Amino acid sequence: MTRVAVVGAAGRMGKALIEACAQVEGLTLSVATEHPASSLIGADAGEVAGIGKNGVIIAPTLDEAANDFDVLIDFTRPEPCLLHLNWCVAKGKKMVIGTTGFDDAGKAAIAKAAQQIGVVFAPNMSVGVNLCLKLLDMAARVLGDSVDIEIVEAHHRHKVDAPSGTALRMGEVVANALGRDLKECAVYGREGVTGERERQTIGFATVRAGDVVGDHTVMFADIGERVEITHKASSRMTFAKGAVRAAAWLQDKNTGLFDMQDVLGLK
Ligand SMILES: NC(=O)C1=CN([C@@H]2O[C@H](COP(=O)(O)OP(=O)(O)OC[C@H]3O[C@@H](n4cnc5c(N)ncnc54)[C@H](O)[C@@H]3O)[C@@H](O)[C@H]2O)C=CC1
Ligand SMILES: O=C(O)C1=N[C@H](C(=O)O)C[C@H](O)C1
Repeated sequence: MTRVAVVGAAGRMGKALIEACAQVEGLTLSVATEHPASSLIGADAGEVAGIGKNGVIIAPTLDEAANDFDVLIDFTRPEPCLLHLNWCVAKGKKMVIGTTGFDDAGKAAIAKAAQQIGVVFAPNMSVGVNLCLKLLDMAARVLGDSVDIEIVEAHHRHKVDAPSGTALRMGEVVANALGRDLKECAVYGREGVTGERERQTIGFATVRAGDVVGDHTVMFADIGERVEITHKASSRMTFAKGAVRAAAWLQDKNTGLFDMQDVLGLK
C-alpha cells in the first residue's frame, strides 16, 4: 500500500488528488497540508474535497508527518514546491511534482534532488497529453522545416503562469525533433508591426478565460494544408489519476528523475 501526502489539499488539483486517492486501489491518502494561513487548516481533507469525511486532517506543515507517508504529491506553486523538495530530500521521501512555472534554477534544483530521491516531474499527467507528445515528435520529423509551427493554449482565469508548462514541453519536443533550441527559436506573443514570420521560429499564444480546464493545439502549417494536434481536458481528474498512478509507480524507485513518459512506458 502506497501512503500518499497531498500538499495544497484545498487547491483545484489538491481536491481532485484527494478524490483520486479514494478511487485508486493500492494507495491511500495519509497526510494533507495547506498554506499555514489557510482557513481550512484543521478541516477534514475528504470533506474539503467534497467526497465525505476521510479522517485526514489538513495540517499547516509536513513537520509532524515524516513517518506517515511514502510519496508526496505537489501541485502548488514553484516556491512552496521547492521547500517541499528540500524537506523530502532531508527525510528521504519520494515526490511527484505537477507544479508548473519553474525557472531554470528551480528545474536544476529538482534534477539535483533526484540524485537523492525518486522524482516524477511532469507538466501534464494526462495519458492523452503524453500520447500527443509522441505524436508531435513524429509530426515534426515528417513535416520538417517546411511548415510554420504555432502552439495555442487556453486555461481558466485563475492560472498564474504562461505559457502553460504543457505548451512549453510541446515546444521542446517539437524543437528537439527538428534540431532547434527552444530558447533560441520561441516567440511568445506578437504585437504591432512584427514583420513577416521568421520561418524557423515556434510561436506561442495564450488564452485565459472562464473555467477552461486546459486546451492545447500545435499547428504545423504549410502552403495548401496544415496539420493540427489538439488535446482538450474537460476534468482535472485526468491529471489527478495520472499523478496518483505516478506515485504508485515511484514506490520501487529510490533515486532518479522521471516524467510521465516513463510512468506510462512511452519511452
Ligand atoms: N502536471 C499537471 O498535470 C497539472 C499541473 N497543474 C499545476 O498545478 C499547480 C496548481 O494548480 P491549481 O491546483 O489549479 O492551483 P490552486 O491555486 O488551486 O492550488 C494551489 C494550492 O497550493 C496551496 N499552497 C500554497 N502554498 C502552500 C504551502 N506552503 N503548503 C501547502 N499548500 C500550499 C494554495 O493555498 C492552494 O490551495 C499549478 O502550477 C498548475 O499549473 C495543474 C493541473 C495539472
Ligand atoms: O494550471 C492548470 O490548470 C494546468 N496546468 C498545467 C500546465 O501548465 O500545463 C497542465 C494543465 O493544462 C492544467
